[in-house]
Amino acid sequence: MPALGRLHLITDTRTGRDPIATVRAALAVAGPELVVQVRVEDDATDREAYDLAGRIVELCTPAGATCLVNDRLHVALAVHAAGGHVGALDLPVAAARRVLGPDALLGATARDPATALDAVADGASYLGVGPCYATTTKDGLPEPIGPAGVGRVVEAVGVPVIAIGGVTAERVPALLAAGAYGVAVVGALSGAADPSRATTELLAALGRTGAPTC
Ligand SMILES: Cc1ncc(COP(=O)(O)OP(=O)(O)O)c(N)n1
Ligand SMILES: Cc1nc(C(=O)O)sc1CCOP(=O)(O)O
Ligand SMILES: [Mg+2]
Repeated sequence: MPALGRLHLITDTRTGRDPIATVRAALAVAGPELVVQVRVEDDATDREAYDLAGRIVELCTPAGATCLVNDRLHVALAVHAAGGHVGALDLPVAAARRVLGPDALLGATARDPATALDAVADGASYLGVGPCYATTTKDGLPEPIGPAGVGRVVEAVGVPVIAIGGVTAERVPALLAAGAYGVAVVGALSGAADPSRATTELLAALGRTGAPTC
């Protein structure tokens, strides 16, 4: 199974955002610590998801970064991504594991210890845990669980916990102190004036230096 990076960049395909430009900027300063999760809007076609994921695999591979695909595991397989991520409305974790095979990276969303334990038993390689803080990026989420909520999941499981939801470089230390292995961000990079610089700041907060730039 591939090693898991600590900075997860989730693509932002909302109108006005440029996910490829953001990924390029992040890859310029981050190497194997970067995981790019290809996440498209629910009303995007499979062809759109496939085209975006294929382009991102092509960008990630030479940089040593990892590409995962959110929700659409057939797209992950079709583009030879390293794996996928599923949540409560997607394929169950055990089914996702069967689809992806034993060697793939499989992330699962868990907001509490019981869900986390089930996900790990069913084959999750890592957990996405949140929302840690309020976010405007996604609607319909429950109340933020904060670093304390992350800590409750960390104590229950032995797989890496990736904190998500309202994460900024300033908030990373509290999440690491709670036991998070890494963080996942959308707006902190897609909305940044300088996404390369924002990537450097997130990596520094994670205690990582990223890839050499020369
Ligand atoms: C790292 C990470 N954590 C959580 C999620 C959320 O997944 P899910 O609950 O399935 O919601 P959608 O992203 O599919 O809307 C994630 N994608 N990544
Ligand atoms: C896609 C997603 N899932 C979440 C969850 O808690 O399950 S929070 C989220 C969006 C995170 O965006 P930002 O970094 O801009 O807050
Ligand atoms: Mg999902």
